[in-house]
Amino acid sequence: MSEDQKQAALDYHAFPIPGKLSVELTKPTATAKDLALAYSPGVAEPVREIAKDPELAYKYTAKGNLVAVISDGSAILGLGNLGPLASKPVMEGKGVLFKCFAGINSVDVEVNAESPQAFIDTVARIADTYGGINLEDIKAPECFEIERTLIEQCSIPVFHDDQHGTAIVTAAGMINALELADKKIENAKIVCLGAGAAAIACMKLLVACGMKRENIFMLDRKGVIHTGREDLNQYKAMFANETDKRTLDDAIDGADVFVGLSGPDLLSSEQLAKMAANPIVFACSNPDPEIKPEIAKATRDDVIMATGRSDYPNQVNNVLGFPFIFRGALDVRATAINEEMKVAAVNALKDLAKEPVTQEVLNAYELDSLEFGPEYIIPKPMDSRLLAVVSGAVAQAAVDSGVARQPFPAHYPLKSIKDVYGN
Ligand SMILES: NC(=O)C1=CN([C@@H]2O[C@H](COP(=O)(O)OP(=O)(O)OC[C@H]3O[C@@H](n4cnc5c(N)ncnc54)[C@H](OP(=O)(O)O)[C@@H]3O)[C@@H](O)[C@H]2O)C=CC1
Ligand SMILES: CC(=O)C(=O)O
Ligand SMILES: [Mg+2]
Repeated sequence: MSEDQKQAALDYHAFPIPGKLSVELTKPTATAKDLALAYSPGVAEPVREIAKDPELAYKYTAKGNLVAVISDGSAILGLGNLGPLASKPVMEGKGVLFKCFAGINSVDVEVNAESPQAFIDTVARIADTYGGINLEDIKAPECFEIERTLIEQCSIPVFHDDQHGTAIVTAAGMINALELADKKIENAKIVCLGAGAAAIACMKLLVACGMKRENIFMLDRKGVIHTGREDLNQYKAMFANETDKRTLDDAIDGADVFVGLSGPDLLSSEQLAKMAANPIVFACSNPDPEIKPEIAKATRDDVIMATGRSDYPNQVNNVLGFPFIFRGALDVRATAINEEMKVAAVNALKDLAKEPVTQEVLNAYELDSLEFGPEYIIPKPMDSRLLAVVSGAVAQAAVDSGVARQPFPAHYPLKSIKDVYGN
């Protein structure tokens, strides 16, 4: 970003009031009668009801449309482990996206935990307050155990966005990109730079979609993950190949696909030049991708290129996932976000990219036209149809797979966030 853009970003966060979110009232508070209902003595009535039946918290409190965005700040975007407080702008940002795209209220919780167990204990103790928990920017490998344990301990959906949100959007974009590049998923040779939360989850979901595990070459800071390495955790070990490739230079030679979930400027134009014809490059590190689109396009004109950013075509970013996935999960009161719901989200996203682009989207992106093709492999976050199609697909999958505690909502499909309460 230019110095001007950096200052604009700081000013955006600072003025006219600090931060990006505030709390709004949903009930009248103008008179003493109102206060007698909102607080003492009236508030005692829902207290007594919820004490008798905890399910009534969904009726009498904001729980059912409230998600906690929780981080320890150990993997803030691609900026690294900068601690809980520094993660707050990102967590508030996730709250903005929950609200503006899916009408979901959220609170951000930045946890200063001395160990994964301390983090788990903290979250488990406050979980009942919320309708769902979105874990964010927690580094691997700790994130895997944290999520697994919290899913076990909590009766509400717990979802590590950097794993599953990213994987869902990546899989949707990848299926479309492979089609456009005339490549078959089962034959594609893929290089995944990064072996953390996002990378492991993305590669697992791509394998579930038909990619061959042995065609995936995953790299961490020490190079290619191979069977000869003795320093691998169990998650990286799942992707260890029997190969003599050791470096990104070795792995990228002839690769069909590069997925970057690592850090800035790690793929050179020389390395991109060595990829197969019609290469697919998802340089998804935020805010700075593994290779800049300008450099990639200047290196070769047959590349299908995506980044995690809003200011380039093809934004492969979990913003396309978590707001709508939680919307669908909350509205059927799902106990979990399971594989069926994730696959439903992948299909809804990939299919929407093939529908004609609406004028609303063209206006938002200041474009004259846009259609399914190398510059448009995945819907734009500003596409208001995402709310109906992704939330609807996720809710239906929750009902069909038996994790919904409420029927498919009568007020679906949602046309706008004004409809989320169904009245
Ligand atoms: N577009 C999107 O929607 C999303 C993008 N991301 C991006 O993915 C990246 C990783 O995030 P996340 O998985 O949550 O973080 P983690 O900390 O869990 O993982 C980071 C991984 O990147 C690897 N890595 C870092 N630097 C290098 C390097 N120089 N060479 C090779 N590998 C490297 C690390 O290697 P090692 O294991 O050796 O430490 C680690 O495996 C970030 O840039 C983030 O912005 C994440 C989520 C969503
Ligand atoms: C987008 C996101 O969640 C990340 O880069 O961490
Ligand atoms: Mg994140």
